[in-house]
Amino acid sequence: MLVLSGTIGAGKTSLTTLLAEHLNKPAFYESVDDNKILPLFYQNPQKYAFLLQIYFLNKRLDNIKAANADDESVLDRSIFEDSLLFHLNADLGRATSTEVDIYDSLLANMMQELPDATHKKNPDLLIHINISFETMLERIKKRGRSYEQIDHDPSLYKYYQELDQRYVDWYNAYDKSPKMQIDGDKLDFVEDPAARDQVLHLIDEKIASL
Ligand SMILES: Nc1ncnc2c1ncn2[C@@H]1O[C@H](COP(=O)(O)OP(=O)(O)OP(=O)(O)O)[C@@H](O)[C@H]1O
Repeated sequence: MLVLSGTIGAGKTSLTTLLAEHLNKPAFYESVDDNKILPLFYQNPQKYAFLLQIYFLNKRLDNIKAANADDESVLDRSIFEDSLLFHLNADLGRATSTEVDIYDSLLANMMQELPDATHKKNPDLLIHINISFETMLERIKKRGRSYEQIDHDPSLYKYYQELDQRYVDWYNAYDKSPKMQIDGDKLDFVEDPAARDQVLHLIDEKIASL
């Protein structure tokens, strides 16, 4: 199982599609547009932060189970990034320490590998798309999801800035599987066919080395 990671607008969904087509393997997506809790969370993070995370944990585990059928299936987001986002929200006072403890132990419990299981829940490879803060802001604007816009809620600027900074340490500390980084600022795999070929080649090489 190959899993994409990266901040908001990094291009996880697009690279999932490209990679799944390239490998001729199934892709599994987190559907953002039918998530009814996400707009509520953006409106009132204090009230909905914990509920949103429980929703995501449940969805991600569903995806992992579905993806397990194939060694090279591609998932557009890792379950471990949710924890990064939840801890950020908790540090901003949007969740209590009890909620954080319950969340952390639920995640650990869900992801524990069982000795007799035929498939692992942790990925075979994490592919992290690294983009700069400026690129993240441009992509959020370009995509235009109303609840993500800074014009709509100026406090989001600080939230995105903090998220951007935390991703660096998150990626460095990530140890659940082999991992690799793609420079999403330099290699615009959506718009530039040469960059797309280069990214797919880098991923092929990494898979071959596993
Ligand atoms: N665990 C979480 N906690 C809070 N918000 C989350 C969480 N996971 C995702 N989100 C929010 O859901 C939205 C979609 O996030 P995500 O980064 O998964 O997809 P995306 O923006 O479509 O990325 P990409 O362009 O890389 O495919 C964003 O507004 C993000 O902040």
